[in-house]
Amino acid sequence: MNILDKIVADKFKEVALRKQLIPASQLEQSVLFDRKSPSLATALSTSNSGIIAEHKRRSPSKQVINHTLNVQDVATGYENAGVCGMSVLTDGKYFGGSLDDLLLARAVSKFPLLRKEFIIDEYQILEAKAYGADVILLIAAVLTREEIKNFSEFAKSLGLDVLLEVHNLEELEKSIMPSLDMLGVNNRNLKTFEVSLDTSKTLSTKIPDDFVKVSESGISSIDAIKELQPYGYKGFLIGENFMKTDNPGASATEFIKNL
Ligand SMILES: O=C(O)c1ccccc1NCC(=O)[C@H](O)[C@H](O)COP(=O)(O)O
Repeated sequence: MNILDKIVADKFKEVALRKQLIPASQLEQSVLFDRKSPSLATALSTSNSGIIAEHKRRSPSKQVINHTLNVQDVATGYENAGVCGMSVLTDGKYFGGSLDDLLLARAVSKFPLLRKEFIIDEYQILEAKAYGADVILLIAAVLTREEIKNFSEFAKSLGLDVLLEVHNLEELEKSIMPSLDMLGVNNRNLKTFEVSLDTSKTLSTKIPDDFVKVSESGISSIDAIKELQPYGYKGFLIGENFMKTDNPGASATEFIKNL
């Protein structure tokens, strides 16, 4: 069992409980449900930096990254830095996040927010919308092609963008479909936790041009971005590199200034 299998096994239990606590019909009554979501895919296509900055307290690969920051300060800092959007990890057990983090970030920002979650049920997409997300992540490694189709079409029907994440060619080939906006290549090997930008480079030619290409994980320098841009990447998801500092917004500002 790799870490993703463990996270997903826990997620099934968690979602079953959440559904009992807050029925889907109640989520649909959220004041945020009718809000028009800005598109992250559009922001990335039209930006020079392409940075998606993440809020990440801890992770299976690094344990504690930053437990002292206030999510609203982080969101404000990232938005002021001019990043294209913010990824908010909402998993509690492995990443120390929550849906409240998403709601709090939403309350102080207008830029696109990605609910970074391990989605295995349509209910979590309703939660994403109800708590102020504009984008959902679907992970090909844990979903069938039919689930990817159903979940992405459902997200689109709510006005959300969809970022589909892959780790290899097999996952990419099974996932390509018109209801996706962005294709993300995760550079982190979930068995060893090693990161290699070669994963993004190798898969880049296999991603059709209709999708915005996003490179995820292990990006910690301007050089990495410059290395990936010629492969057609428009989006760069950066977590630890900003969150390990005392002021992620200031770090993102400095990073973008030097791009
Ligand atoms: O970050 C982990 O250790 C991890 C382990 C298992 C599943 C997912 C994991 N991370 C989620 C992410 O995709 C990253 O948080 C994101 O790409 C940012 O990565 P980084 O810039 O390396 O913090």
